[in-house]
Amino acid sequence: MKIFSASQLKEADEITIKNQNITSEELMERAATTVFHEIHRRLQGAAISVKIFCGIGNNGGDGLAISRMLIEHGYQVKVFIVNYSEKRSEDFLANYDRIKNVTRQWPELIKKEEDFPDLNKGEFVIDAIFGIGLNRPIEGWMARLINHINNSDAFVLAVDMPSGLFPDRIPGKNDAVINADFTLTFQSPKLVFFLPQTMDFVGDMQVLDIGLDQNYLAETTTDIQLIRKAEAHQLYNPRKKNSHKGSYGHALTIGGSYGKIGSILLTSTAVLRTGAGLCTVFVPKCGYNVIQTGLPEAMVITDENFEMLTNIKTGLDADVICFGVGIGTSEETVGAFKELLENTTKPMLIDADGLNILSKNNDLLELLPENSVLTPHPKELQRLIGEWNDDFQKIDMVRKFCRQYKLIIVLKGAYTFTFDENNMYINTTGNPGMATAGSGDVLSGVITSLLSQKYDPLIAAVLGVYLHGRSGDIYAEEQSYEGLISGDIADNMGRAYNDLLRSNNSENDK
Ligand SMILES: NC(=O)C1=CN([C@@H]2O[C@H](COP(=O)(O)OP(=O)(O)OC[C@H]3O[C@@H](n4cnc5c(N)ncnc54)[C@H](O)[C@@H]3O)[C@@H](O)[C@H]2O)[C@@H](O)CC1
Ligand SMILES: [K+]
Repeated sequence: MKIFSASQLKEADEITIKNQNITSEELMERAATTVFHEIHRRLQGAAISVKIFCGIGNNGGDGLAISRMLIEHGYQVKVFIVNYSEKRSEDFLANYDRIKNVTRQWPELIKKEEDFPDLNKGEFVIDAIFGIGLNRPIEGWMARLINHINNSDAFVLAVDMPSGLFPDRIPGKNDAVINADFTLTFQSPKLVFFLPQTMDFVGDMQVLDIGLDQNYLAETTTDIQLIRKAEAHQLYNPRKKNSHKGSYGHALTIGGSYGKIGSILLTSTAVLRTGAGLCTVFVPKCGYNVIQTGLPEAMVITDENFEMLTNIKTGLDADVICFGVGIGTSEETVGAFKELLENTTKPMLIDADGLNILSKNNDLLELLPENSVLTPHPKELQRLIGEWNDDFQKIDMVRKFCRQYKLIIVLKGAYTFTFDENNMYINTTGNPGMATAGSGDVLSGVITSLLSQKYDPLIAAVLGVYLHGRSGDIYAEEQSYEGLISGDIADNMGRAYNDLLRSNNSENDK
């Protein structure tokens, strides 16, 4: 699913109005109707108190239209206008008149702190103060109103965006932003819904199709995509009946050190569980019995050193090499890595201490084969590319880095982002149970496996991240977040595939 920018969405609105020969008021009515239906579906006419805060732009216009629809369906609604200016938008004004025709009185105006209504536990608050039009921080009594709403125990639903979030930048630390429990957003999720600095304001999120011009949506390109089941499914290559283990490639996983052999065992298990034909594991001598016992399906070659990697000689021409988990950063290992890079031309996957070695030895970056996949968590990324001020700057810096070294970066997080030179893919699967030791090692194995199966490196990264998260989700649905350990993610990969191939794709399916 494409993630459009605010200016693209505004353009889509304008083109829709022209091509469908409707007024902007009619489009607003359509948008408000989709919100009303979602609320009505959930509340089912419940006799709870609904308080709606409307700004004086088009987000406020939506709020007024939603209020009218709720009132017409018998809900107990109190409408407040957050009257910060007299410059009301045309569509706001049209809906302002229409609601008066229904209620026979004007909504209450809020112009100062004394006008704030009490908000109680169990009440339902709708935030329609600002949407994508916010262009400066919310200040003065309006900021205090936002805090008043946040400090209440009411359930808060945001229309299009939580008020106070900008579509294209991070609010300041002390800026007022609505802390929504739920956000119903029009046509396209906004990028800020997925950034670590802003995602917590959004709560649960649902995208509503308001019927914007199909051609515009299909033809307009975006450099950000959301990866859900529908998108992931399109990336999948079915296995051929007429095939053998060689058809799915030979992956070489190199990693581990004394006390950390488990990491490369997890990675290699994931390689085989994700469908690679063959897996050879290269470990220090101390890992031999561990791997042979823990993963009899793999072949093992050992370093001459007992405790760590010092000299990587395999005599293999593997289809892909995964390097770095559990290796430490000793000088001998750095030397071994350098020699490996000098003799490798196929894209590699580098993770964990492999990344830390790259951060301390920038000259090695130049040796990385084109389209290699790096899988840092935020700390590892920071060591690689330096500090950033906010998430938008981070994105710019990662893109520049990908371009400079022709790499693919998988930035792990609550939403994992995959970058290539031009594009960014936001993953939707995964859960807090996966914040557990070794889940990154498993992800490296999953992506390595797809690389060995000849998936294009970018697709291997995007699909691998999706499947890895889905495996964790399926496990957590049956068990719990807490009980999940990373070996479960590897062992459960088959179910993630099964789920991907099941055909009941719906728009909001993960
Ligand atoms: N035809 C359309 O354009 C549609 C618009 N829709 C709604 O319209 C919203 C966008 O509406 P608007 O562009 O009117 O913008 P908003 O309603 O988000 O904001 C209103 C205006 O407030 C001013 N403003 C910005 N920051 C401020 C601040 N900190 N303090 C005081 N004033 C500030 C700006 O001039 C802005 O245009 C969307 O989020 C969506 O909810 C939907 O009805 C769908 C159709
Ligand atoms: K809002």
